[in-house]
Amino acid sequence: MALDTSSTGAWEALAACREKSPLVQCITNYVSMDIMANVLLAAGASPAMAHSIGEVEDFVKIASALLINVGTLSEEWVGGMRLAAKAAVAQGKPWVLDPVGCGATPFRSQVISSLLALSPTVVRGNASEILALAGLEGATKGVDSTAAATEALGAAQQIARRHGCVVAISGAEDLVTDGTRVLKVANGVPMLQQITATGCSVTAVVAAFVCLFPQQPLEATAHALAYFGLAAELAAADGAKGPGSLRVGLLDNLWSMSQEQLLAGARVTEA
Ligand SMILES: Nc1ncnc2c1ncn2[C@@H]1O[C@H](COP(=O)(O)OP(=O)(O)OP(=O)(O)O)[C@@H](O)[C@H]1O
Ligand SMILES: Cc1ncsc1CCO
Ligand SMILES: [Mg+2]
Repeated sequence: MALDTSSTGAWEALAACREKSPLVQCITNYVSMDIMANVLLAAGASPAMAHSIGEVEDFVKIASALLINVGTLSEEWVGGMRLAAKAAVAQGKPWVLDPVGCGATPFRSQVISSLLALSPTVVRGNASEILALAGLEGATKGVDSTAAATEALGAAQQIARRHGCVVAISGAEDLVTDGTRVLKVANGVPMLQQITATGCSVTAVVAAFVCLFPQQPLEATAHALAYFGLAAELAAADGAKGPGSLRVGLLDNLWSMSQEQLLAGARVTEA
């Protein structure tokens, strides 16, 4: 089934996720584990957090997609991340990289660059992270961005072309590129930035959607971002009072999102 960029495509991606419930192996940071697993469950997917060097390769065999997030990086984890990424490529399974805090420290940037060299299917970061990943001034504030997505578009296109991957920049409007085409996603609410690991979590939804449409990582990535952003908009409209209730409402709306809501609310356009 081919996904188009319209909200019909977004619904096809979500319906497939709910029907097929792909197993997404997550090697992710300690901060994000709980919300990421709950976001994947609310989207209909099946999360498993497995990072031990002793089992990552075997885990990739049973997973449909792999997510690698370097948020709380330590030396001991790096070997497992590399083995898992290589196993995914060898087995023809998509893997998605979240370059958390790229540019914050040399150690982090070096590890992320070495992972980028292992051919991720998709990279999703905030604007500062994508700028730093391309070797440009990212002005990252730890794990948070200080730049707008549009400022990082050139960097994203350069990474996408050089590494043959899709690159997504999250922000007020998300941008997704394969180096040639650019899709813009105009969903989300600013307060998502005040809930930790929402970027990490949407990257996991990207992994779930992309493995169901392996020929169309560009569209699948944009639809994952639109679905996630729209769930936050609906939670805000439900009367979320701050980050705490928005977080709860986000999970509820990911779970309850109807075809009508997604068709009416997803805003993906060719930029
Ligand atoms: N100003 C904004 N308006 C609307 N939505 C936003 C805005 N900024 C970010 N978002 C949305 O919030 C989510 C997280 O994006 P963000 O850029 O904050 O990721 P991040 O910095 O990697 O987060 P984290 O590291 O905490 O996981 C995305 O779905 C993005 O579209
Ligand atoms: C706050 C934080 N620190 C390392 S990872 C992480 C989660 C958001 O990226
Ligand atoms: Mg992040």
